[in-house]
Amino acid sequence: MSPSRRAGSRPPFRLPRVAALTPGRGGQPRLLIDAPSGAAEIYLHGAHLTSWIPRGGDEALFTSRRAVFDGETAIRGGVPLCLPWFASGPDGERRPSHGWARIMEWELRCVESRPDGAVRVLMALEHDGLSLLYEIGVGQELELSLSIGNRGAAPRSVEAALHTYLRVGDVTAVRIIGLEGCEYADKVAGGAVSVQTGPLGVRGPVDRIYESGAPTTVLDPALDRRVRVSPTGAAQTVVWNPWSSGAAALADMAEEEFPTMVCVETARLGRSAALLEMGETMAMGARIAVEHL
Ligand SMILES: O=P(O)(O)OC[C@H]1O[C@H](O)[C@H](O)[C@@H](O)[C@@H]1O
Repeated sequence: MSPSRRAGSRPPFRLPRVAALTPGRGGQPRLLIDAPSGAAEIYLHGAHLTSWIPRGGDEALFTSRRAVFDGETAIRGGVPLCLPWFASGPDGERRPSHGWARIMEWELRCVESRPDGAVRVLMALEHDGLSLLYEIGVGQELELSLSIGNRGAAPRSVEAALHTYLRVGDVTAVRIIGLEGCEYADKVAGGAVSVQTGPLGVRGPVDRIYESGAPTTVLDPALDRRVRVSPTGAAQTVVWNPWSSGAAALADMAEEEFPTMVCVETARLGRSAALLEMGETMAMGARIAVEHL
């Protein structure tokens, strides 16, 4: 066990009684929240939220039963943080895929109960000249806020995505609303650019980068609910479902799991990447709400 892991496992502050830091899957350090307005599970590896259950509701996030919890691999599901680049980055040559933030251990800075029955969790990571702060509000709604500061000696460009895996009942019955009229790059079609007409349905592999930072709603009749994703500070929304063919190629996702998830990712990518001057900070976030149909 690395010294940083030992340090990260024992926060130098008292946790509120609605929170516990216990070993999770694979023995990995994990924060459990069970608050009056919602419950959640957050791994320090990647500051990775793997579960959120608003009080009175059901699990809102998808995490694969084949997800790997070894403190090295990115966890398949929940909310991976793609940072400071997305996929292989703007030049197509960056490694690891989706950046280093999702595969490093974050420091737990603060966990506090809020008067509205929610819990606020603050996590931090300093690496490669960047200072990252990630605030997760666990309650009836889920609030995700990222702050990215350039502490290096030169301006730099930063891509970011909150790669939210939403749990759905049947992805083939899902309709995603809010992207109508938006241009998108279709990665399944080699990056061809199209314009969305009508609500988005999933009838095969979907991997699209929409030029939209506006709210979207995932209508999920099979679970009798709608999930609203409301971004702030974003320029793109990525929608991904690997379908059976894509899932079969992933070691950490079962082929038959694809109908139960869809990723709706809040992002700033490519030409919309944040150009941060020395000392400058940018913020991006998303608020997620689940409602009955
Ligand atoms: O397998 P991962 O590295 O976690 O990436 C999973 C997916 O992330 C995003 O949605 C990308 O647009 C996809 O192209 C990629 O397949």
